[in-house]
Amino acid sequence: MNLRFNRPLGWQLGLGFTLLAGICAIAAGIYLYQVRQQLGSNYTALVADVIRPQLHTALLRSTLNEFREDPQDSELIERFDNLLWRIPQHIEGISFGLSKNRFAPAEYRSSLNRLRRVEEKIPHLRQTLGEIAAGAPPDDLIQQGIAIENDLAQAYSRLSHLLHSEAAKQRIVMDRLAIGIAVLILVILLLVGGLMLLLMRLHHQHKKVLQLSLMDELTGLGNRRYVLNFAERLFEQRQRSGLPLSIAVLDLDHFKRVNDDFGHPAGDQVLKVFADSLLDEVRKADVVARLGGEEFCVLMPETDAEGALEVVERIRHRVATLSHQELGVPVGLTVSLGLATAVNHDASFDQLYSRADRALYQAKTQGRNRVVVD
Ligand SMILES: Nc1nc2c(ncn2[C@@H]2O[C@H](COP(=O)(O)OP(=O)(O)OP(=O)(O)O)[C@@H](O)[C@H]2O)c(=O)[nH]1
Repeated sequence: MNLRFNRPLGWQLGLGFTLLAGICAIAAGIYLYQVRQQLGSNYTALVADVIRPQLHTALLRSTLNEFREDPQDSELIERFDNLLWRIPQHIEGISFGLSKNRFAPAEYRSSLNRLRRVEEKIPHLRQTLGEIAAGAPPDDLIQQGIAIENDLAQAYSRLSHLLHSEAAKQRIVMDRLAIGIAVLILVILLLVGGLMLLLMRLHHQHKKVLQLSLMDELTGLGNRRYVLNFAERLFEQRQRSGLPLSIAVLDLDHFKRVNDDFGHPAGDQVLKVFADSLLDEVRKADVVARLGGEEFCVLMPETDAEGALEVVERIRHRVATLSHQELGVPVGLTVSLGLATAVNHDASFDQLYSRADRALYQAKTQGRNRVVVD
């Protein structure tokens, strides 16, 4: 016989909460990890934006040197023009990268201003370059170029210095963030684990209390309350499905004599042996309970009168043939049984039970050790 319990609502809520907390912890961890990665990759892109154009300074210097030697070289003029076209683009890229990464504007403003001034000077330089192509001397161009090269060199070097110190700070922040994430996840998982353990314990205790309130301590069978819970449910099911439901009420014969002759503990032992025999003789779906004293009952769902009679006769026979060794007392044991099967005019389980109880009374009055069917 299986005692069945519904999971209490608190347990389901607790389980839902711990699952939710676990999912939130994992989601927060993933989010923070992604933020960390994003910060790292944004910074890497910005460093590349600053380091790449530093080459422009060197290129500018070498191109100017070449101009000194051959200012009319058309291929050199084209290369120079191309370089002057690229410098403002990179300056825009750096400006955008700095604003996107939200670096403190004050620290970068002077370098950015210097780069903006370079941007403003470049159209004039390109105009001078056009005049050289038309045969003008390169002196003015070289002078302007040197000024721009100086500005670029200073701005880039200042920027890369600032970015590297920013990188050192960011690395510390990122490392702390990573430790923070790990600690947060650990704490949440510990809390979730602790809560789970607590809930499991509570659930276990709740189950135990329920079991105690529904179980007969001596025999381990369900008690009267337990069988009534089941019976109401089975009776309603039967009314819907139309399948038969039988009940047998059993009472040991002259059990008082066992107690009187061999003592109460021996009587208890006999009751246990009797309960085990009952369980042996019924199906798993049947419900066996001790109603009190030496009175028991067996509920047999989906069992008609004929099938039920077979079961109770088997029980009666088994009890009557229990050996002295099995019983622990040198006395024979018999049982009287009243059997009833639900019919359509049974309006409630109580009515069905009363019929079985009446049949039991008849079994007793007719001489005991027998089955009477109502
Ligand atoms: N050992 C033991 N005895 C119990 C327990 N519960 C009830 N009894 C005893 O069971 C006996 C029942 O006696 P009666 O009601 O006279 O019934 P009976 O002697 O079986 O006689 P009939 O039912 O008429 O055949 C009493 O002596 C109770 O004390 C129990 O848990 N353990």
